[in-house]
Amino acid sequence: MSEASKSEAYDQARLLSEALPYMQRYEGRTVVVKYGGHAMGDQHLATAFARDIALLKQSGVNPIVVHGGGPQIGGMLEKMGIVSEFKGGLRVTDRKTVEVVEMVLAGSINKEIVALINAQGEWAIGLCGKDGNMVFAEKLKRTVVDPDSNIEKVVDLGFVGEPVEVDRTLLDLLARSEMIPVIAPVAPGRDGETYNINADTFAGAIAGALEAKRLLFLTDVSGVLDKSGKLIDELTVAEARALIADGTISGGMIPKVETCIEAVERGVESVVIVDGKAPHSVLLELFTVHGAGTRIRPDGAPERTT
Ligand SMILES: Nc1ncnc2c1ncn2[C@@H]1O[C@H](COP(=O)(O)OP(=O)(O)O)[C@@H](O)[C@H]1O
Ligand SMILES: CC(=O)N[C@@H](CCC(=O)OP(=O)(O)O)C(=O)O
Repeated sequence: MSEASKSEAYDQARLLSEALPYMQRYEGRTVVVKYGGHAMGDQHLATAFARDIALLKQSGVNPIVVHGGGPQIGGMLEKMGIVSEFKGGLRVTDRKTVEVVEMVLAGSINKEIVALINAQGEWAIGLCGKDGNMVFAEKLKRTVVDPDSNIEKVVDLGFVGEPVEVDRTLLDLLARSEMIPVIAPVAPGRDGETYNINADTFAGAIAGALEAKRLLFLTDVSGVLDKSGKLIDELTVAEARALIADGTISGGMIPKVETCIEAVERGVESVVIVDGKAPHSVLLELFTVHGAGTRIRPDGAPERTT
């Protein structure tokens, strides 16, 4: 063995020995990873993501992937000449749009992720809220206060839903199997309609129902940034709320942080927003002393020690 390869082998062994105690901490526990549409970069990055998920399963963790695909839906709508608009980070979804949303999310993107994980020697299975009656949604009721009249107005977002029932039967079954669930955020309503659900909200509902140990959000920024663009390592729930109120957190980061707040309040031990464009950010967050991105913790909870 050359000196260079010997030193590389020592480096690998050292990294593994550092990671092992963290791996043991997650053994048999559920980790929900939300894979955002903006985090899905090139083939190289997507393969690194699939390797991380495969490695989690091989380490005895129960990984569940919930994915988005906002930019990809946008691309398809544009090709089809359908105009799309966002309000408060959510896509206004009419009947034609919800058909495209289901086609892109539960169809092409879902199967692409499944295939990438399977190429790593694992058994991924592609699902959406409809499968196994996993998630039922209701039309999202969103209101805003008109600043001039101070009157509360209902904002109609069409077929945008919020998860109201999560049945964990299928996911519990899969946790005891070799399968890795990959879930698209589309769900039926008891009214027979199909609803488009923000993928962050959907991931939060799944993590809450499964009492997950960790919920990770993979996005295209290093975490929550302050007004000067600097990464914030940790935020308490109260601090996160204040950053939404003063406009530091805006756009698609709003549903993400709101979901983080709800998830920690529902007992998910730790919720972290990390940069999905940094290769192996999932492993870095879970299995190293440094962690990555922004962790949202309950008010009064101790600061990050791992
Ligand atoms: N304070 C903030 N810190 C970081 N990103 C922010 C902040 N406020 C708004 N954003 C925006 O939120 C985006 C991430 O949300 P989104 O586009 O919905 O990602 P994803 O597709 O991963 O869910 C970032 O790319 C950034 O433009
Ligand atoms: C209601 C709503 O906005 N739904 C989202 C669902 C996909 C999503 O959330 O994807 P990202 O995680 O990539 O943003 C949409 O239609 O874009």
